[in-house]
Amino acid sequence: MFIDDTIAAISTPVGEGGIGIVRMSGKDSLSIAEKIFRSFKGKNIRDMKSYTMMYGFIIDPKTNEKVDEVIISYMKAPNTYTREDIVEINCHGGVVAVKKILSLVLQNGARLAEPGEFTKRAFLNGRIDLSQAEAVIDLIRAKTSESMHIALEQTQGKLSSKIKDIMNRLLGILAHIEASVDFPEDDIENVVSSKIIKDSREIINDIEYLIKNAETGKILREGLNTSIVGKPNVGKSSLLNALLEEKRAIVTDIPGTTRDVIEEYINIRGIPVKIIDTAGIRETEDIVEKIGVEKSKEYIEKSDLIIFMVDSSRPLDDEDYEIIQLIKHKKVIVVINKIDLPLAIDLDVIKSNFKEENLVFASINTEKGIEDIKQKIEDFVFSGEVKSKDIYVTNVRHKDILFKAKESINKGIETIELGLPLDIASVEYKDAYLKLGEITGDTAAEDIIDRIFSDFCIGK
Ligand SMILES: Nc1nc2c(c(=O)[nH]1)N(C=O)[C@@H](CNc1ccc(C(=O)N[C@@H](CCC(=O)O)C(=O)O)cc1)CN2
Ligand SMILES: Nc1nc2c(ncn2[C@@H]2O[C@H](COP(=O)(O)OP(=O)(O)OP(=O)(O)O)[C@@H](O)[C@H]2O)c(=O)[nH]1
Ligand SMILES: [K+]
Ligand SMILES: [Mg+2]
Repeated sequence: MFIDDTIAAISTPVGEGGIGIVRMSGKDSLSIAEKIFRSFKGKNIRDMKSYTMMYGFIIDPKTNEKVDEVIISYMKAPNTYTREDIVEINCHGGVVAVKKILSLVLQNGARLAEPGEFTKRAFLNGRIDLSQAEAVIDLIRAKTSESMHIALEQTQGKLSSKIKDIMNRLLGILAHIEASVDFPEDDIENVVSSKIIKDSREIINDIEYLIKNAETGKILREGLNTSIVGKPNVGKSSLLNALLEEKRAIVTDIPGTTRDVIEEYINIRGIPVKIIDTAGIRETEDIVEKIGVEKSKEYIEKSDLIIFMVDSSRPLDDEDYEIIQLIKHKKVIVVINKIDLPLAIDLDVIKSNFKEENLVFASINTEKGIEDIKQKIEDFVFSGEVKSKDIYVTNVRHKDILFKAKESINKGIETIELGLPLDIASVEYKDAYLKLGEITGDTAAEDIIDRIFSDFCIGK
């Protein structure tokens, strides 16, 4: 594929800031820059070495007026982000300078880049594969350093190399099948069949391992939706504030204080958690509170995890039982709050409805139990296993592909076990291979690729 035009965009956020960058990529980058740049020392930017900078001014060639004082950096193809010539104009931050310089660059031969087009070129020019490109956007959007670490590893090809390894092993199986079809003696076929089944099972194991981690990966990429639910006044908003370490929600001793849902992002041990404080659930005639209660119920459905809070200083009542019914089918951490007060709750009822390992005894007012709650959230995300430097599939698209590839391989095994001719099985192995190629981009259709890059920001 040959890309002819030179693209340009503002690569820094538009707004007040120290420095703004207008980036160009393509074979005309340097000659376009030459038309609008005047070096302070009278040097020619054509003599710039790759990965160096030069100080000077952007001049509007039509009026000969100075537009901004800048530093230009030059990166020579092919050792660049896009594998093309790149020129970056580092100008003063703020909206005016970057916009003026961008428009000068466009008037002088560049085309405005589409969202993600720099990264798309890196992909089309073969510097990175599709899953590495997808990770670039995750890197930008990462909400915790943990998520960022995983995205960075993925941009460096950690997932791709695993996928490529599996694809190579599938090619090995296909080669075996082809060879045995050429020599169709029964005994050879039997040896080949059992070898293929053994290899297939190993591949399936590897795929299942990736799928198993994908739930965690998705949470690290997208965040864990967690709702705090319970009767009025049990201390839900107090818990939100404690986790946020700020007085975000109003806390009073009046039941029904929180009437609308409150959403906040918190970093809990590297996990991006979207925490939702809800209106206490109860029967009410108050029209505002009633809507709040309905919303609380909706949020229960949308949540990955529920923090169900009860007041240990009061016996459970019908309202608690009703909430227990509402959350029965969800993953739940039960926080038994206010243990600083005399105990009145029937713990047996709690224990008969929830696993002991999911209970936390707390007194939010005296800061007891908060670390326990964080630990339970971490255990939930990592299924109680130690966080290792695993490969995490973070992207639902990748996970779906892995599922389909696994299905095809399973069908391949079935076909062989039924004693059908090996070339029938080879269709399944080819399918699995082509599916996995959609992760790396080797076999992804153009519309899939376009959709992925259109989700990027301008200038990336
Ligand atoms: N100013 C600036 N900062 C930036 C970027 C950029 O485009 N411009 N990046 C954009 O996202 C990131 C850096 N990403 C990069 C990724 C690959 C290559 C690259 O292709 N490097 C060459 C080797 C460089 C060398 O020769 O020393 C290569 O791999 O061949 C460069 C930057 C973050 N910081
Ligand atoms: N003794 C004691 N009181 C607590 C504790 N946690 C919260 N409270 C008090 O319980 C009352 C209700 O707390 P909130 O955080 O407003 O409770 P809530 O569940 O958000 O209430 P609603 O929004 O009305 O549903 C406040 O007076 C808190 O100070 C605790 O651990 N011990
Ligand atoms: K309250
Ligand atoms: Mg509240």
